[in-house]
Amino acid sequence: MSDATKMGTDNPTYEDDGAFAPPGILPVSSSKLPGWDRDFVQIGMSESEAPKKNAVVVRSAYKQYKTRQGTNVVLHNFNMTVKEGTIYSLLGSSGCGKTTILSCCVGVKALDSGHVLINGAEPGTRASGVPGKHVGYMPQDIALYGEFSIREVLQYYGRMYGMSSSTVAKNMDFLIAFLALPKPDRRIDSLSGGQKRRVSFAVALIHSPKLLILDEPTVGVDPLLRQSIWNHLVKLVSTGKTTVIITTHYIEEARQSHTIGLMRGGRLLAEDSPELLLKQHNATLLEDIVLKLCLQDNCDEDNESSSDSTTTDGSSVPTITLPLPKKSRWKKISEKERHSAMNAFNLSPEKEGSTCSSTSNNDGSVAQSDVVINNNSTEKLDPTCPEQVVGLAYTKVENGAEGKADPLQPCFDRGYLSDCSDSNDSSASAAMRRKLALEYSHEENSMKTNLKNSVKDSFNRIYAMSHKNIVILLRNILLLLFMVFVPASQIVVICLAIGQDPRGLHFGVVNKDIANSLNNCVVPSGCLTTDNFTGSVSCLFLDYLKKHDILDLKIYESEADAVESVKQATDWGYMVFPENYTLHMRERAIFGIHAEPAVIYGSRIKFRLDQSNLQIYRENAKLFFKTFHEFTKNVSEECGVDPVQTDLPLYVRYNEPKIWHNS
Ligand SMILES: Nc1ncnc2c1ncn2[C@@H]1O[C@H](COP(=O)(O)OP(=O)(O)OP(=O)(O)O)[C@@H](O)[C@H]1O
Repeated sequence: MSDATKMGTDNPTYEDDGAFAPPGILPVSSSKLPGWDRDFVQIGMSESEAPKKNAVVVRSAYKQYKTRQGTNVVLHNFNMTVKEGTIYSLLGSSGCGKTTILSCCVGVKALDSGHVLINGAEPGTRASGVPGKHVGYMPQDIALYGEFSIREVLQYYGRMYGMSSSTVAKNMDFLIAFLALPKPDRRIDSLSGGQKRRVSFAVALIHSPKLLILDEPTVGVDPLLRQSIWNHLVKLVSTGKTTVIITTHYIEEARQSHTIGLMRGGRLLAEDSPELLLKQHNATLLEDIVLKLCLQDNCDEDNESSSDSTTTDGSSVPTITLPLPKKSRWKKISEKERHSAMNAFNLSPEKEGSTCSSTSNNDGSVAQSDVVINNNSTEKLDPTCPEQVVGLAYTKVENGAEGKADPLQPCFDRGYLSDCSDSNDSSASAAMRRKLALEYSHEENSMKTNLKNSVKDSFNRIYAMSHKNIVILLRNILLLLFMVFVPASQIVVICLAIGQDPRGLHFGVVNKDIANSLNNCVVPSGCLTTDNFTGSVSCLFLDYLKKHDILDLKIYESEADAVESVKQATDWGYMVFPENYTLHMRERAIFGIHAEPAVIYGSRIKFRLDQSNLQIYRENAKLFFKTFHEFTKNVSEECGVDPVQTDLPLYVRYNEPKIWHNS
């Protein structure tokens, strides 16, 4: 054993002999622990050692799922109290809501109404430590990365919780041996269902959390391993620092827990230590008690009695604020079935009758009966015991003294009890609540420390997740190619399609200025006002257009032919030079504003553009204005005239620096 472990470190480690060593605690060899099926581990603590804080408190929990078939009420006025440093076994038939309440405790699901408090605060708040490294959750469904090996999964979660590599390695070695896992290099997706569940269990344990929430960890596990798992859990909680909530279908193994919560139809039927339950029901097997309480519950249903349940202090907890639905989903067994079950478990009809003695009082509370199995109401309340704070609050409502509101509601609503002060409560209750708040608030840190921890946690998570994503990507070459090449090809396609000017657009030309314009088009040069000017101005304009390399010009003999080719989607439009265009252009250049109207009309080029594609329509319109501008500018300069005089009375700055919106 290392010195560090003996002295206690921040990160507890598992020792080679299978013992667990929380900070400052010397580990005990697991081989020294008796097996649960031969000699149940004695986990009872003396009163002086008993933990004072509630690690988890659930009150008046209500949850329903909406399905196509209707509404399924899963939790129904559910109450649960889990003390710190204990094992709490949640028992109940399949579908009674165990997983749902555990999901609410870890913040994966939210209650429709009621309260869950972890370490005195609602899940999701920093004070509760959930989610985070203080909680280890083993869900019922496997949620592991199939591409990872066992080692990588454990390392991933270790990084997530900010553990050092050496601590992860040490704990991993222990867990692999302890849970009889396959070789650490085996990939998760090559493991059997049971092996995956054990890896999931190891994940929940790797960081030695203060709160372990395990949803059926022993399903499909070899009896010997099941025994060691329980021994290990017992050892973990024996330090008083770790709390375990566990669900199981193997009722008898729950004997090793400190508290058993028996669920049925979304409610808690009983909550007490196994020893007390066995004693009070005069039973030797927990199975008998489960059956008895279920039968009792059916009787209660028959009698349409109150839907109240019990808290740890044994007092009944009446429905307080919730508009609770009827228990319509509970299956009723026939009289015959009931009697044969009674006989099978050696329960006399008299006893059976007595289980039905629970009755409702007028105020809605439950009268005392044997279903209320742990009635401590005569005990004097201890102001230092937070367990009883809750009990007092509920007792007060039960007595009908202060109406039907939950006295703890204002405190819970703020998410953290230490914020609470309620002047309406009795002074005893308020004092005890303050005491409770104080007990939790000792873990509060300064803002600076909180910020530092938060940054550190975030960094750990980002690092772990980045590492995970890289590994997953490298293991999935197809995914990698897809992730790299799809965006790259998208960008290329977008640039090709949108990012460039269109090229080679077919465009018709009807040039009435010259006969046989295709062959006779001579591009003139020189000033068009001089006598020695030869050639056609229309050819000059077409020459400017061709320079832009956008249009692929095609000569038509008539306008009708050009129109037809646009309609046939062969061309994107056409232009028409009127007859004597060159002559009219020259006269217009010579006479300027004094030119005859016929000259002005005769010097206009007609454009008709296809409008099926607005983008191309706009590009072409822009091209013509731009070309005409260049054309007039150059022609004017040839003649020694200021281009402004011949230009359109528009000042469009195509070639100058662009201007943008500020925002
Ligand atoms: N997301 C959901 N939508 C609708 N119904 C759900 C959903 N999740 C659970 N349920 C239903 O809620 C009820 C309680 O489910 P839950 O998983 O909490 O039961 P359980 O006690 O954990 O059962 P088991 O022991 O079989 O795991 C079941 O009837 C289930 O069908």
